[in-house]
Amino acid sequence: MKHEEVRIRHGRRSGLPLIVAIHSTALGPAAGGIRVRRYPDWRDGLADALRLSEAMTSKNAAAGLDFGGGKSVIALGPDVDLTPELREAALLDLGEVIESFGGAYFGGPDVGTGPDDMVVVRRTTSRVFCLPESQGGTGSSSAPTAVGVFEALRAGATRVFGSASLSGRTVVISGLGSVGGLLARHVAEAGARVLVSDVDDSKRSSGYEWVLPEKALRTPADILVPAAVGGVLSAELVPELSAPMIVGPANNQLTDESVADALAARGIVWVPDFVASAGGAVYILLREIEGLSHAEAMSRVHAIGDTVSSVLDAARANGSTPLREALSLVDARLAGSR
Ligand SMILES: NC(=O)c1ccc[n+]([C@@H]2O[C@H](COP(=O)([O-])OP(=O)(O)OC[C@H]3O[C@@H](n4cnc5c(N)ncnc54)[C@H](O)[C@@H]3O)[C@@H](O)[C@H]2O)c1
Repeated sequence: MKHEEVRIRHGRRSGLPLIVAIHSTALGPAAGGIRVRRYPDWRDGLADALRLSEAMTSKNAAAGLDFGGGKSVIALGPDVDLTPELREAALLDLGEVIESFGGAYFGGPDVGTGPDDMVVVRRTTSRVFCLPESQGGTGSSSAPTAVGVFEALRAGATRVFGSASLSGRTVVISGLGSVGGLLARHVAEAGARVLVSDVDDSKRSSGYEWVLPEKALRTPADILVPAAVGGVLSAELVPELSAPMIVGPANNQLTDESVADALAARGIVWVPDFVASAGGAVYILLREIEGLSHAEAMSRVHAIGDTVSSVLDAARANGSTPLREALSLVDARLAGSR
C-alpha cells in the first residue's frame, strides 16, 4: 500500500460507510475534498479515495504547497435515499473521523459537497476548509481554479503557438460548470473564439457557440479544455483528437498514464491536470489554513503558469512528456522533505 493511513468507519449516526484516505503527510498535513457519491459498492468508494488522495499529494506538491494528499468519501449505495437529515448525519459522522486524525488531515468540498456542507462538518471537527464567506471562510474554490487554468492555458499557448495571446484562437470547453463557466469568460475576454459543450442542455443558452457533448473532444480547435469529468482521454480517443494542446481543470483526465505518451507521440501538448487545476487548493489552503492575504494567495495561483512553463520546457529539453516531468517535480519535493 502506498498510503500512510486509511480509516473506514460505519457512521454511528448515518449508518453510511465513511472513508478517509491519507496518501502522504511528507510535506505537511494532508488536504483534500470530501466526496459524497453513489457507488455500486462501498469498496468502489474506497478505490476512489485511494486514487484521489494520491492525486492530491501530486497536486499539492507540484503547486509548492506544504500540504500532503488526502481524500474523504461518503459512499452511498445505489438505493440510499439521501434525505437532508441523512446528509447532515453523514457529514457529522465524517467530521468525527477527520477529528480522530488530530490534524493530520483537513477536508473541504468536492464532488457532491459545497461550502455550506463544511459548516456542518465543522460542528464535529475544526479541520475543515472552504467555508462560506459568511462563516469566515473564502467560499467557493472555482474562481481561483479558473484563474489557475487560464494561466496554464497562456503558458501552454506560449510553448505551442509562440505567444501567450489567445486572441483569435479557438478554444473548446467541455463542461460548462462552475469552473468551465468562469474560464469561458476569461478566455472570451482574452479574444478567443469560445465553443462550449455540456450534457446539461440548459447550458445551451450560455451565449457561446454550442458543440454536442459527444463531439466536443474531437472538434477542430487550437485548445481543448476538459472541464467536466475525469477519464475522458483514452488511448482509443488520441488518434481522433484534433487540438494540438489540451489543458483543463477536470481531475484525472487520462484513463491511464500511457495516454500521456500517446498524446506526446501525436505532438499534442497535454498539461497535467494536477498542475493546471491546483488554483482552488492553492488559494483556499493558503488563505484559510496558512493565513495569507488575498493578494499573496492569488500571486501563488498566478504562479501556476510558471510551473506549467517549466514542466513543458523540461519535457521538450529531455524528450520526455509533461506528465513525466510534473511527476519528477513532485518526487523532488517529496524527496526534499525526507
Ligand atoms: N471547482 C474546483 O475548484 C475544482 C478544482 C479542481 C478540479 N476541479 C475539477 O474540474 C471539473 C469541473 O469542476 P466544476 O466545479 O466546474 O464542476 P461542476 O459540477 O460545477 O461542472 C461540471 C459540468 O460538467 C458537465 N458535465 C458532466 N459530464 C459531462 C460530459 N460527459 N460532457 C460534458 N459536460 C459534462 C455538468 O453538467 C456540469 O455542468 C471536475 O472534474 C472537478 O473535479 C474542480
